[in-house]
Amino acid sequence: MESIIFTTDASIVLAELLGGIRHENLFIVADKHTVGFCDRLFEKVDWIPSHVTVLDCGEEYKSIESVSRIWMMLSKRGARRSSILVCVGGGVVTDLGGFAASTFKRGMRCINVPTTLLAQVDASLGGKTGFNFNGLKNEIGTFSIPEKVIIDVHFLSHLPVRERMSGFAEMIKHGLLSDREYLTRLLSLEYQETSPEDFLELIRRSVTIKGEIVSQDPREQGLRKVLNFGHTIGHAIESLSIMRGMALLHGEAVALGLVAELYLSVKEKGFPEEIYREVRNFVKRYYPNYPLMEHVDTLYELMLHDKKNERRGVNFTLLPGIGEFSLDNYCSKDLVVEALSQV
Ligand SMILES: NC(=O)c1ccc[n+]([C@@H]2O[C@H](COP(=O)([O-])OP(=O)(O)OC[C@H]3O[C@@H](n4cnc5c(N)ncnc54)[C@H](O)[C@@H]3O)[C@@H](O)[C@H]2O)c1
Ligand SMILES: O=C(O)C(=O)C[C@@H](O)[C@H](O)[C@H](O)COP(=O)(O)O
Ligand SMILES: [Zn+2]
Repeated sequence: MESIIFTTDASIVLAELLGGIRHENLFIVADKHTVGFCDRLFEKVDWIPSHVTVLDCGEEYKSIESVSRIWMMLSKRGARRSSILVCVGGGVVTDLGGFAASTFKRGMRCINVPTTLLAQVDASLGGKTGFNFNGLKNEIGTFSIPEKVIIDVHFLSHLPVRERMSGFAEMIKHGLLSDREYLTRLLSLEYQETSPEDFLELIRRSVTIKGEIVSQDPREQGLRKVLNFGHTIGHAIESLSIMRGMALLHGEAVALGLVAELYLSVKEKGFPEEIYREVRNFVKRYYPNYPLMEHVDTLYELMLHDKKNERRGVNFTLLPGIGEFSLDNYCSKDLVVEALSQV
């Protein structure tokens, strides 16, 4: 796993890390919102603004064109393998920047400064990078661990509630993958009254849960497939929503995917029904509804492209219980449709 630094002032950590680096070797990628953090973030290092690629915001820009813009900045400005790309933003920026860095001259140095809850607990960690292609989520990508990840919860102060809840869905996934106590804590949290500082302990916990899994299976040969729980259906829902121009956030789609895949877990593996209902009620209460039943064929077609598939059909990670995993389950289309009808 990468080295993760928790701090209350990312600018100090960056200044220390970048202390010895020459101007022409420092590159930054951000989006139109997060570029606003950069003056303050880099004020203690000698920052050259012309070395910043500013991407458009949102999932629809998680594309080869955005990657190409980063590559172009690096190439035109003479970046070397020893140069550093600092990615400042949410999961879209860290996935795109991480991909660009891992492929530029076959790999240059990369530091992530995640600024959304989702990126702090999940996207900036573990080395999955990539972009969407042919209407499919992360269809092109690499495994490439960043050199450092700097987590500063102060970035979260102005994060819209919808974005915060999106990140929270990945934390609920972590709760389901670890223990009842963490899950219960998450499901009973009062978000509006929870400050970024209160979130710190929960972020640390999620980072540890992900880290323990990734370090055992960095390239998703087996165990890491559990981190994809909720995503077989969640990614299909997310892609469908983008296709229909009514885009859900990644974590919103994952929340719906968690409900459907927990239902499959109840039916196929005996996952406790009361916990399934608790999670479902939470998702119904806090996440958007989405019309799924009129699109079941499209959704199933999208699932047939899931990266975990190793033969015909759709490969699900299922949970016999909290913190218990069953990998490589190929469920029937009828059962998948039944699961979608429960969301
Ligand atoms: N690589 C992985 O392991 C992994 C894991 C989970 C998700 N992901 C990917 O991450 C992406 C989603 O990431 P995301 O939810 O961070 O979305 P995002 O990067 O699109 O950021 C969400 C929005 O919040 C804005 N923003 C960022 N920081 C902010 C702040 N501090 N205050 C206010 N606004 C801020 C951004 O500009 C953007 O408009 C998806 O593409 C998903 O596939 C990757
Ligand atoms: O780290 C992982 O492994 C994950 O699956 C984490 C997911 O939350 C994340 O959305 C990931 O990008 C999905 O990867 P993919 O391989 O299904 O594209
Ligand atoms: Zn995810």
